[in-house]
Amino acid sequence: MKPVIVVHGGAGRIFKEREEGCRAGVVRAALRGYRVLRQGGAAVDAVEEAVRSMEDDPHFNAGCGSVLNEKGEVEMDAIIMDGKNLDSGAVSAVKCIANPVKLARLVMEKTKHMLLTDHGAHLFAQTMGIPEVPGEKLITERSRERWKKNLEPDSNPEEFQKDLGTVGAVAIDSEGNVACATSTGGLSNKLIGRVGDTACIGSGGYADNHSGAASTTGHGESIMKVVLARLILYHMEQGMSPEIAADTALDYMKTRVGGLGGVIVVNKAGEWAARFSTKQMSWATVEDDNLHYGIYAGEKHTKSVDEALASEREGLLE
Ligand SMILES: NC(=O)C[C@H](N)C(=O)O
Repeated sequence: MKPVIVVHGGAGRIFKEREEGCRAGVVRAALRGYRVLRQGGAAVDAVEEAVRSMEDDPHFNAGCGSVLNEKGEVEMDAIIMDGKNLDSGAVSAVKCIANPVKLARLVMEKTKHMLLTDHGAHLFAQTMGIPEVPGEKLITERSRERWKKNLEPDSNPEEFQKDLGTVGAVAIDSEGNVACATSTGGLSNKLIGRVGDTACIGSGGYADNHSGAASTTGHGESIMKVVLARLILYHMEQGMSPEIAADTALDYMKTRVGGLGGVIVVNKAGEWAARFSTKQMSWATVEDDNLHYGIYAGEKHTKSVDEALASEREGLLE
């Protein structure tokens, strides 16, 4: 089986000044994940590696760069799932750690549970020896500004929610195992304790070797209503290609509950799709040692992996 990885850096509206950073961030993440696959690594390791790379990148709404809750704090959700045995782990409303996806992986591997939240997740992180990061270190100027603007009496929170930036990855490895991972700071100025789609199995992501894997982004409450990731896999089980399954599910979410979002999908044959109903979604994929990436509908740049690695070293993308 030829390995494939697809990543996203969030669906929504990406402001001009963030475009370049988002393109570079998804490309870097896809290359990192692909390196794991090329060395014979497992899909679940590849998606974790790719998502960690975007959690560490302040351009995205995950890890460092997460949006802030109503109290001005970072509270994050993350999930990881292994399509081989349907094992998954998730965390919700976690604070003061750099890589929620790593903690989600530990929930999957070191506990009998699938989702730990808030204080319990924090205690578990301590037990696992995950270093605590001061909350301030995860806050960027951009997220603080947005939080403040949302508190103004004439603010338009809808407008600000559009610049979303959840991150995610799906992959298939050389043994035909699929996996997904998703990580987010959620929605700006959300209520304390709000758990979004990302932490919920079937909504923020799903992976099953029998059909494929999907990771989602967009309006969390809408995604949860239609259980978007599992819905896409259902459509693939009925014979749809990843692209048609993704479009059908996104269309359903739009018409049924008025929600917009984006998804990345890989099926068990290694066919993939990156689709969105929002204006933009940053995405990148590597297959057959070729990198493809884009942000706008219809935008698709292609490069060989070697060329992409060379431009990354020089800090160039275009
Ligand atoms: N940026 C996003 O994709 C937001 C995320 N789905 C949430 O609602 O928490």
